[in-house]
Amino acid sequence: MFHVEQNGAASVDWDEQETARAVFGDRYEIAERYYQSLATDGVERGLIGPREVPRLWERHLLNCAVIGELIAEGESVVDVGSGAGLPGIPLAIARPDLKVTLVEPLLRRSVYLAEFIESNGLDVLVVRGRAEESGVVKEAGGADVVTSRAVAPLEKLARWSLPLIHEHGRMLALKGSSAAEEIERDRTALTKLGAGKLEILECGAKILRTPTVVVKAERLPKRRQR
Ligand SMILES: C[S@@+](CC[C@H](N)C(=O)[O-])C[C@H]1O[C@@H](n2cnc3c(N)ncnc32)[C@H](O)[C@@H]1O
Repeated sequence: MFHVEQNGAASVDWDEQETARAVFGDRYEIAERYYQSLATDGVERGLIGPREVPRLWERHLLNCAVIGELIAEGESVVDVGSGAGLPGIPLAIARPDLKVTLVEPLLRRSVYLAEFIESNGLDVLVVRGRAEESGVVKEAGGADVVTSRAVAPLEKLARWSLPLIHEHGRMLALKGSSAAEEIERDRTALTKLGAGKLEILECGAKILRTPTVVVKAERLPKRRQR
């Protein structure tokens, strides 16, 4: 069992594998294969730094998968700037009900994504291109949710992300400790881009030692944009 301290955060005798089994459930074996793939192929192909290997589960797979808390059953999700598949692949493994599309411009990365998806029978689409390209918006757009991690500052991210979701869709940007500062800096620009209320949310607070910090913004309908 992982233990939960009074403030709600998971305690020091936290068990990584037990948490992974709880998060990925009967899809744990696929998550384990993704972990193995990142730790070997991902490092050899230069998609993930070797120093990340000891913290792949906690800082990458689990940190990403828990954002499923903010996504409803059956929703469509576009992950912008997936790189080696984060957060899109852990999300698709933990939540097979979601329709996940990964957008990634670099050939080496998109080939890795397509290979992993194919060899593990995941129902995930890879679109090679930059999020702001019209062809990408056409192919991946109209989604319920757009996710991203470590892709760009908030204003640029909103410029790329909001056109990929429908009105009332949500942008979920994994941001870490810079979240509040980025919101203060970019609030006016985001409002002009059509973002509604900006919120900072924590995911996995009861099961992770460090919860995942997410900036959430709804895309307002055109008539309500200021
Ligand atoms: C620092 S990596 C982060 C990768 C992954 N999201 C993660 O958290 O490990 C940033 C990724 O964003 C991609 N990227 C950069 N500009 C982009 C754009 N305009 N549209 C889509 N992806 C972009 C890069 O190719 C790269 O794979």
